[in-house]
Amino acid sequence: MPSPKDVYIAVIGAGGVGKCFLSQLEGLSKRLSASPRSPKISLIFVSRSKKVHYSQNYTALSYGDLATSLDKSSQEPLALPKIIEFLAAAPAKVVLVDNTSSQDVADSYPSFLSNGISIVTPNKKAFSGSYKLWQDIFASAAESGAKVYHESSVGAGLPVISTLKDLVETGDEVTKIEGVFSGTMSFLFNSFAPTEGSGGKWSAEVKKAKELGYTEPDPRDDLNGLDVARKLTILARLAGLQVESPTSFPVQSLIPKELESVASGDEFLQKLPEFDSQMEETKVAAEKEGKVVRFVGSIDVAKKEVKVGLEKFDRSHPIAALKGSDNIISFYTKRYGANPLIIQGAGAGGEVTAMGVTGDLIKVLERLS
Ligand SMILES: NC(=O)C1=CN([C@@H]2O[C@H](COP(=O)(O)OP(=O)(O)OC[C@H]3O[C@@H](n4cnc5c(N)ncnc54)[C@H](OP(=O)(O)O)[C@@H]3O)[C@@H](O)[C@H]2O)C=CC1
Ligand SMILES: N[C@@H](CC=O)C(=O)O
Ligand code: NA
Repeated sequence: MPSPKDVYIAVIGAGGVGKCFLSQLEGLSKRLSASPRSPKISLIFVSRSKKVHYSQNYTALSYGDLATSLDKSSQEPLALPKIIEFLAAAPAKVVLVDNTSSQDVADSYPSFLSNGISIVTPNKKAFSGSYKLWQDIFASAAESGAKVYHESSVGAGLPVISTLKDLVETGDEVTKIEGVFSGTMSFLFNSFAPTEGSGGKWSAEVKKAKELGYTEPDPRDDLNGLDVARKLTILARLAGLQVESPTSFPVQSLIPKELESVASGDEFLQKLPEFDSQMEETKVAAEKEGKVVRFVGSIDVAKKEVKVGLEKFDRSHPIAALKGSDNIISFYTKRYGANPLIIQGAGAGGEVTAMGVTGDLIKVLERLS
């Protein structure tokens, strides 16, 4: 029988972020078990799109051979209602960690939460979907007492969401949020249009960003601006704006018109080199003004305006000078006045994203015990 302080962990999604999370979870589990006053956490369920590994009687899974056990598992994958049923019947509190980018999983959050299952996730889809889903999620959590944290849904592990919540909850007035919100876009422009030197080919940099684990599972979700639009939707809602969806404001897409209807991400990457000249022209136009081009977003809270797209910057501007996959996010508020509160650092990558997820899990464990 588990003790009342014990917490079961269920993980959906074991890709770039999910694998790093599982390794961080193993470390956390060891550290907690060394301290008698801490809760004991047990991993009881792990799944990928077509594989699942769990035991019917909620025994803890072993971390050592987890990847192989999941790969080799012949257990029948469970539909989401069955996963909710299984977790709701567990003899301990349960935290679901959603490491997918699945809309179906996100749409089920209200049901998980209503059944007392807490959620931590880097998946943006729930918090940037319809405004009704956003309301249902927080209403379900408030009613059941289950917790929901999603720090890594904006700026990966950078403390963006927790900072914005603190600003709002302590009574500051957020007037504007602006910056670079995509690790992929940051990496692409920093390497394709660097402040010094000539930079690589656009399509080759896109391929690299995918290999480095910065892009969404389908890189078109980054290049069409929707990933940044999702993040701005989340931040705008936390700042008090009732943004209906990530397509309810202007978003610039960098997908060549000719490739808008290709069937798959792989086909898109294969054909992208044929259209390198389009981005090259944009880069050269900025260079002629002594500037570089960058992909940015902003939320003007007073005017209720959100926008996402390309802008030109002087080479000495902090946005132009970013390195690697760095994000830079400036919060303008009444308290901070003319000098914004600025958060900067890696905004994509498995380990830094998983760190935000593990940090959220620790917060949930503290609040559940
Ligand atoms: N990569 C990054 O830098 C960042 C990512 N994020 C977010 O983290 C999440 C994960 O990203 P990432 O790890 O890069 O993506 P990956 O594509 O590497 O991994 C996604 C995982 O989810 C699994 N999956 C997808 N749909 C389902 C489903 N319906 N049921 C069960 N499993 C499913 C996939 O299964 P299978 O293995 O079978 O394909 C895969 O294991 C996304 O929401 C992303 O937006 C947030 C911040 C930064
Ligand atoms: N694809 C996203 C991942 C993090 O949210 C990005 O590049 O920022
Ligand atoms: Na974050």
